[in-house]
Amino acid sequence: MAMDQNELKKTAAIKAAEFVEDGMIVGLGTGSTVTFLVEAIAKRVQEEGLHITGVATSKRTGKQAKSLGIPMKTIDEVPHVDLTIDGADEVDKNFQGIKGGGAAHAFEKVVATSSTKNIWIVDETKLVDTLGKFPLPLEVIPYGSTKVFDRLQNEGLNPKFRLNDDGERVKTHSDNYVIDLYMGHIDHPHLLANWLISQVGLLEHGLFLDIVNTVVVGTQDGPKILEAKRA
Ligand SMILES: O=C(CO)[C@H](O)[C@H](O)COP(=O)(O)O
Repeated sequence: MAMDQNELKKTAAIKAAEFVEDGMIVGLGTGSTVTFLVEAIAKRVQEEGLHITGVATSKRTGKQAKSLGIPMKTIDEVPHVDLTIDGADEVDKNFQGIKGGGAAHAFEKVVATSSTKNIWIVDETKLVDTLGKFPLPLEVIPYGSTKVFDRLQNEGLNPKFRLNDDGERVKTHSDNYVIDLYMGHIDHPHLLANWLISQVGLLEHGLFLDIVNTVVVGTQDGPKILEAKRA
């Protein structure tokens, strides 16, 4: 019987947990796939006596990891991170990706860029030829956010403030807003990333470029480890 998306995510997460080694400081991403990862790492901590320190990218991940007995520190309490494992919303052939479906992309990028190695865990539906079908998340400070919004609109980037189920604007852990760009396709991710990050009031975008060299993909034939060719 075919595995559903959640089962595929779980197989990728369990496989990626094998990359964690004794003594490592491990960045733990955010999202449903990471929930399976945290469970798998915690199992190794409990059953194999694996000694690690976890660094969470969201309150949700931190709470889960702590409750399962993974010793945790904040990003500011560790000198560096050895390995970060996170989910992603889209990954292209060059291992460039979109993240931020869970509105945690700013914290995730801080941890990822402090990490010696980064691995993404995804199910096979997240592999794409061109990024951008998944709306690109931005984190924007509330002050002047309509001005940022107007600029994005004038550039034809099709922005929408992300709303929660009550119709209120979603807030990140830093109390900022999320604007999603409904672009359909992103033909020049680096150019777009450079333009976005130069916009005053726009704190971070969900394009994660040249960060990841290993992607563990949950497929119907089992988890597959993809390694990027770049250095
Ligand atoms: O970037 C993220 C959160 O900001 C997540 O990693 C991404 O949205 C994937 O989530 P999931 O594992 O639930 O599919």
